[in-house]
Amino acid sequence: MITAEHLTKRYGGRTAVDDLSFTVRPGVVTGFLGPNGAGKSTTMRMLVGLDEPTSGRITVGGRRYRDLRDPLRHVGILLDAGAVHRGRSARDHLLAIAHTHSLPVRRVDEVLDLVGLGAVARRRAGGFSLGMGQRLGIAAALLGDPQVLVLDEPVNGLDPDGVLWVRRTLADLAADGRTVFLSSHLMSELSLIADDLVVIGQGRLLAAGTAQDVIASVAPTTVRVVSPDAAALATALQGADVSVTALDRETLDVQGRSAREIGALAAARGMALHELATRRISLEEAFMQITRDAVEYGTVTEVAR
Ligand SMILES: Nc1ncnc2c1ncn2[C@@H]1O[C@H](COP(=O)(O)OP(=O)(O)OP(=O)(O)O)[C@@H](O)[C@H]1O
Repeated sequence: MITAEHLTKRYGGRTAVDDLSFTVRPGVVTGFLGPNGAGKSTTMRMLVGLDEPTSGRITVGGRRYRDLRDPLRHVGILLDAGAVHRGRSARDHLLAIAHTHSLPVRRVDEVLDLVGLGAVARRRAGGFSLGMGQRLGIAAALLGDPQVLVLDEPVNGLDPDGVLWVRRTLADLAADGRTVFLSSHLMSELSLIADDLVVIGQGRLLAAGTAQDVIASVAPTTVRVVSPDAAALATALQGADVSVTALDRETLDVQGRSAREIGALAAARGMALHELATRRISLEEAFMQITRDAVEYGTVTEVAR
């Protein structure tokens, strides 16, 4: 479990993280989302003790990272997959980490196999493709067999196969009961990977919960109805918890009633329906709506909106 409580970070006059509170639960993959400059990396750096909060705190299992004994056995971190000695082999890179953290050598070979780098373990890491480098970064994060994994942009720049691999690997780790927390500014990638979401903008919490809850919080499900009896149907649907918008003489958008309920009502009153369709916005659209006012460098059209 990761817990942020009123976490705040200021750099001079600039507030990078602003009174941020959220929890990340074990057993699922949680995506940490926000546009560029939202404060994701700063939050992750504070999580792993590379930066000090100005106020508030962020803990792993109730303890601050720097208070953990054997931190690699508790938290696996991938902040920058490019941060390897380019002349060293993949195996030597992991051995160096294992030796400095008193981790057994056999674990190095285990994680190399786990991430599919066993066959190239003795090749120079400097010659690795982006995807192989990302695998090596994940292997390093897994070395201490930690219960919590923190990954900053692990799918950045990966091809679809690479994204699929990261997705499967993280899902398996979460299914094992681990806490998996990964950041991205790309909703399209995270929508394939994350069960839960924490969305921030300009350092502040914008939304948190399951992906479905986050979508529902911005846009309730709408049912599009096309009927020659639209006006009568709109009257029949009226109620305190229902919103009906007439788009033209035959088309209604209804919120607060399911397609099944509307269909049953129409059938009971003998009204013809030509279309009855549930419309949900995608996670991508939800993300755009949630973060619209919080993008640091919007395009001209976004700013003008
Ligand atoms: N060391 C620093 N000194 C001053 N300002 C900083 C520092 N680190 C980050 N910032 C500022 O804090 C804000 C948050 O940056 P951060 O890198 O955490 O965002 P991010 O969500 O990770 O963005 P991206 O998706 O672009 O990586 C930005 O406005 C950034 O310019």
